[in-house]
Amino acid sequence: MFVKHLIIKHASFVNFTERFLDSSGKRVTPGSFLPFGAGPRVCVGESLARIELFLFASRLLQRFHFSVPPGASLPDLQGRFGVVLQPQRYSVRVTPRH
Ligand code: HEM
Repeated sequence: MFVKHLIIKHASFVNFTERFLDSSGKRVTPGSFLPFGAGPRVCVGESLARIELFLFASRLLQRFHFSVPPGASLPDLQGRFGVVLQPQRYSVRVTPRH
């Protein structure tokens, strides 16, 4: 119960469409964004993980084109609350780039 309250309290100021930009377009990191934890037990692999994620994502974007399938709608940007914030179900068409 407390965890759910905490998540919703923190999520209430997160704008899911521009979550890392303030109203003037300046980059900000919400205090609730802690994918690697915080404090003395913070993830020791954070630097490696960030490099891997950058390489993984950039490789996908280099090799494939991502689009909305015909007849499908854009993904709903409202997250689903749980142990972690999850995206709603959505469809994406992935085609190789030439
Ligand atoms: C996207 C990738 C990753 C995510 C989201 C992630 C996230 C986390 C989180 C949330 C914790 C707990 C922090 C806490 O208790 O406050 C953690 C701990 C830890 N992570 Fe990661 N991690 C990732 C990748 C890695 C990698 C690549 C390594 C090692 C090469 C690693 C090694 C560790 C270790 C050893 C701990 C325990 C630290 C401790 O308790 O002192 N993680 N990680």
